[in-house]
Amino acid sequence: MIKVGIIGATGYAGGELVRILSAHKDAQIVWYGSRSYIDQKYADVYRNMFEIVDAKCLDDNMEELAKQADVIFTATPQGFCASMMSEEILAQTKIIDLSADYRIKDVATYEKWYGIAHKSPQFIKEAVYGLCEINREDVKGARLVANPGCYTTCSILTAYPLAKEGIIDMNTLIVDAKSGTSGAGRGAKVPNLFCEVNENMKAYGVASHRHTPEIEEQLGYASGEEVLINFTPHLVPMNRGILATEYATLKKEVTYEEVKAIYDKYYKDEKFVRVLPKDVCPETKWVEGSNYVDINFKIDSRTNRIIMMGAIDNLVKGAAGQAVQNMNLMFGLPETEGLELVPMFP
Ligand SMILES: NC(=O)C1=CN([C@@H]2O[C@H](COP(=O)(O)OP(=O)(O)OC[C@H]3O[C@@H](n4cnc5c(N)ncnc54)[C@H](OP(=O)(O)O)[C@@H]3O)[C@@H](O)[C@H]2O)C=CC1
Ligand SMILES: CC(=O)N[C@@H](CCC(=O)OP(=O)(O)O)C(=O)O
Repeated sequence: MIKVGIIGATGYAGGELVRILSAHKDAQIVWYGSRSYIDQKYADVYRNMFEIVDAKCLDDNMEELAKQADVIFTATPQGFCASMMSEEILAQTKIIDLSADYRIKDVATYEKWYGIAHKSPQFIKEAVYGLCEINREDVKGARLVANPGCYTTCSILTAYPLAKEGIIDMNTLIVDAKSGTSGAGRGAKVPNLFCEVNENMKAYGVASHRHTPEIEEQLGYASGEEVLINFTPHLVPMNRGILATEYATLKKEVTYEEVKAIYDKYYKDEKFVRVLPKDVCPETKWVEGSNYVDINFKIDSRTNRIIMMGAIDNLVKGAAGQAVQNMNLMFGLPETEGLELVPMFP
């Protein structure tokens, strides 16, 4: 049995980790880490866990937790994991960080986009970017995994095969993405109040959202060139889900069958990536509660552009599900263990 500690177990991503890991047959949660609910029963924080989790919340003492757990998930704000990290911790346990602290290889880029100083840049190089479908082999041997962002998981996986095969002009890529409000976390913030979000839609972080350099870096590795994109996120009045619509100019004339063959080359055997039938557009409802990424595309020969679409559940494939997929790889378990979650509907 793998002993698991979760720091930030009382947040939305941490709560989803608890939900998924509670049904994982090879994992046992030994630490429900919190800042605000120390010594309170976890099931009093999340009553969906009544009679499922009996434990009380503990603190965020990562050094102590490292002695007890085989793996620690940090589902905490940006900067926390980096401020705690040490060689001693990594010698005792594995870390899967759900924040952005180790996602971006260039520390100056991280500090510029996140507006904080990185407290342990010495570990950035060894951290593996945990986008399982792309970095599977590296994840298997990792001590420290940087779990990708929610918008980024969706945006990168949707465009990756075409970037890799060089059929789109990467510098024409526009990513227009929408997210449900759970993406903003559980902390009380005025812009996320019911009256602000309900019956409303808005763009935010225009030309400045911190997921931009993460998408650019990963698609840059795929295409082998420097990539600059426009990324515009939107907040929409739903709980979960991300829909990314991506536009790029085609470098040459291609048919539906040729592009479909490219997606199949990369994703045919991927359990969690579903390339939908021709003309079916992904919808967030069809992936809700699951670890699936639904993808499709349409060629617009009139404008010589291709429109790619992807949908995920931000808390599952965009956070906790992908983190558990990474854990499974790191511990040599079947990649799907605990993740055979059938999408819920309606
Ligand atoms: N929500 C999402 O869809 C996604 C989130 N992420 C990332 O996951 C991480 C957590 O996000 P999310 O769950 O949404 O956020 P929440 O605000 O819902 O939860 C934050 C968690 O971190 C704890 N916490 C807050 N401040 C500190 C601190 N200074 N030190 C230690 N612990 C602290 C909180 O504890 P307490 O509540 O007990 O005070 C809570 O458990 C973030 O890095 C986020 O970017 C990544 C992908 C998707
Ligand atoms: C709707 C909403 O506010 N979404 C968050 C998503 C980012 C997130 O959760 O952060 P990481 O994926 O980088 O860890 C945001 O835009 O900041």
